[in-house]
Amino acid sequence: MNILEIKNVTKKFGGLTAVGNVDFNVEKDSIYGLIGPNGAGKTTIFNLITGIYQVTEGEILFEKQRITKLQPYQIADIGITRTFQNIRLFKKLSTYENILTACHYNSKYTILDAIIRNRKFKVGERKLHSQVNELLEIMGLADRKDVIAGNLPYGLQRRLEIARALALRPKLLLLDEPAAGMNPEETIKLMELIKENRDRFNLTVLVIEHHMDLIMGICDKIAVLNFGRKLAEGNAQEIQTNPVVIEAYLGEEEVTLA
Ligand SMILES: Nc1ncnc2c1ncn2[C@@H]1O[C@H](COP(=O)(O)OP(=O)(O)OP(=O)(O)O)[C@@H](O)[C@H]1O
Repeated sequence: MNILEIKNVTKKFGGLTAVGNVDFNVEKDSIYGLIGPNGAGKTTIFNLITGIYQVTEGEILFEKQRITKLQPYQIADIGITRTFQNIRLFKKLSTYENILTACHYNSKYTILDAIIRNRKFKVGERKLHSQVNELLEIMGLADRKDVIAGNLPYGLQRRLEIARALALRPKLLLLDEPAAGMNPEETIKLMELIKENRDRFNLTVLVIEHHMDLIMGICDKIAVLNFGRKLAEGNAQEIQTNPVVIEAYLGEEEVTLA
């Protein structure tokens, strides 16, 4: 079943067509990759899915419902969360507090419960703290839980951003260049984490990445964008051997799996 359907989507900024007539479907529980040169329109597609931009033409369906007119908070409510190309953490809060803040979004108690500190509040808080600890463990951040986010090494800041996005219990997670700035070893660890999280949380993942080893290593399907248009779509093998892709994007030589 397709959890996300991008149907003939176009986004224009004045005279510039950032995304032109793009079409693709993301199957539930899959990892789908979006690749393409700088300026190809990848982040614009994320911004259209998450309601930051409105489409100029076309429509976007999530679980068969049209989401094209929804506001960003409504998109988060229906189960779509994202990370950003430029990390956007609460830099002065600790690792723990960054995740807790997001977990609070799912809390079931009211402000009144919190003021009178009743049983509902206490049970709810305990649950939130155990969710935070679980995410810290899963993302390998438990030993840095008290570190101020802005002081974490860059690779761990990226992981914290993913942990914070997961705290919202999304159905669809959008990752915008999650391995940017990571060394090969960190990238491999991140790939494993993305796959583990997909399995653990029944997640669907849409990922933009320039690291070809990551894309080719984890994606079930990949779309290649160029100048806002979809150039090709297929599995890693098909993309790596597609002559149009090789010429337009990957270079003259065939890209090998890492
Ligand atoms: N708000 C905006 N106003 C005007 N033009 C924009 C806006 N956002 C994006 N663009 C333009 O749309 C095109 C696609 O940009 P986009 O950021 O989606 O590319 P990208 O594939 O994500 O690139 P990169 O890999 O560098 O992040 C670019 O030409 C960009 O300058």
